[in-house]
Amino acid sequence: MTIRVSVVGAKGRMGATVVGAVQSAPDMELALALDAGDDLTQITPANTDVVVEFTVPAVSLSNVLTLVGQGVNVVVGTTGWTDEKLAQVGEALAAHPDNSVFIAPNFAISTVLAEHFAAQAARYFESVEIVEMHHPNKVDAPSGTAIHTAHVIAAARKEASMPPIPDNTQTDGGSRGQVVDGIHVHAVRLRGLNAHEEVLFGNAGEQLVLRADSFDRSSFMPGVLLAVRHAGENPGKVTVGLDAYLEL
Ligand SMILES: NC(=O)C1=CN([C@@H]2O[C@H](COP(=O)(O)OP(=O)(O)OC[C@H]3O[C@@H](n4cnc5c(N)ncnc54)[C@H](O)[C@@H]3O)[C@@H](O)[C@H]2O)C=CC1
Ligand SMILES: O=C(O)C1=N[C@H](C(=O)O)C[C@H](O)C1
Repeated sequence: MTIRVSVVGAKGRMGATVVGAVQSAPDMELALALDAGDDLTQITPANTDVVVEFTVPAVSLSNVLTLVGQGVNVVVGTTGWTDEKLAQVGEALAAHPDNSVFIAPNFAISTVLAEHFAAQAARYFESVEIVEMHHPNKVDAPSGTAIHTAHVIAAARKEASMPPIPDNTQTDGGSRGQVVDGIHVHAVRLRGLNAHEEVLFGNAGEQLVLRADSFDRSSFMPGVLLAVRHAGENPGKVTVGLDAYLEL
């Protein structure tokens, strides 16, 4: 059966790439391609099975709530999700128990694996910091991926009863980065880059560096199409993270 896919944010860097990937996928067809100013209530179960949403953090929640209200499954790549926003989506789904929302901070297999390995490494190292590096057109810092990675590492450290990370900084004008769940996160914006993340782990006399590089937006497309194919599998639920569909 052909999956009818609509794209919201279709004129953006990611949305335009998703439009091309959907048009090239043998089991999908492009339904609607909408962007800012378009009426999202054009999207209905009569024309769409799954909506892919890549817009901006400021509008994504509102878009997702509208789309859930329209009775369609939603796959979201936009960043900026908090527990409070996720709870609002969960409440909206209660009125549409046949539909699902899937959100991935990052659809690239390299990054999803790096985060998986980081969770495994977390319990073995005293120190850990995250450096994310992106193109200068990116509007949010730190990246959604880096925030998610910090939470995953913090959870693994907590489960292993790790002590606080050593740090004797006495003065800081901002150069130690943003502290997310106890982990220092540093954001670099540099022309020529696309999306890159390093997780640095340290012990006395040794270092482990996990690095994932997305050189091109095509790196995200297999993950987006995988999520589209799985859409609707957890009816009434919000699922976060592509690892849900990878047997790691
Ligand atoms: N999960 C993942 O793997 C990835 C996530 N991202 C995230 O995806 C988001 C989009 O990134 P880009 O495509 O680079 O941004 P972009 O700025 O190129 O595209 C955003 C698009 O959304 C549109 N838009 C703005 N308001 C809208 C509204 N109310 N309704 C519909 N469309 C609206 C804009 O007109 C624009 O075309 C960002 O949050 C970014 O961090 C980016 C790459 C990979
Ligand atoms: O804006 C981007 O480009 C990206 N955004 C996502 C993020 O903030 O984590 C995913 C990837 O890093 C590319």
